[in-house]
Amino acid sequence: MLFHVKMTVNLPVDMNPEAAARLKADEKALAQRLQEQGKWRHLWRIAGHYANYSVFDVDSVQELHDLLMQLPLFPHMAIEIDAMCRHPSSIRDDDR
Ligand SMILES: O=C(O)CC1=CCC(=O)O1
Repeated sequence: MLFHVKMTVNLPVDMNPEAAARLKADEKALAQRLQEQGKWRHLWRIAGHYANYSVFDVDSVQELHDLLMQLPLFPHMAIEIDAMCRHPSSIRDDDR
């Protein structure tokens, strides 16, 4: 199942810079692991925003929820999700 996810990060302005750097490093490590596993298919910066557009490929809504809740930045994110299905005009065989 494919999901389009928009994540907008809002770190507290008074957050300790070292704590923020640690959170970002932990987020990057998990994001890269999930990309290697094929769960996090796309990760794009939204130009001009501390936000990203992502595509997740997971087996269930529950799996998506669990993955998102594990993200170190989750407590500081606003998340919007759209479920996607195959478009009849798509020429890409690997889209499900
Ligand atoms: O910077 C972001 O958009 C938040 C984020 C998601 C994965 C990652 O490494 O950073």
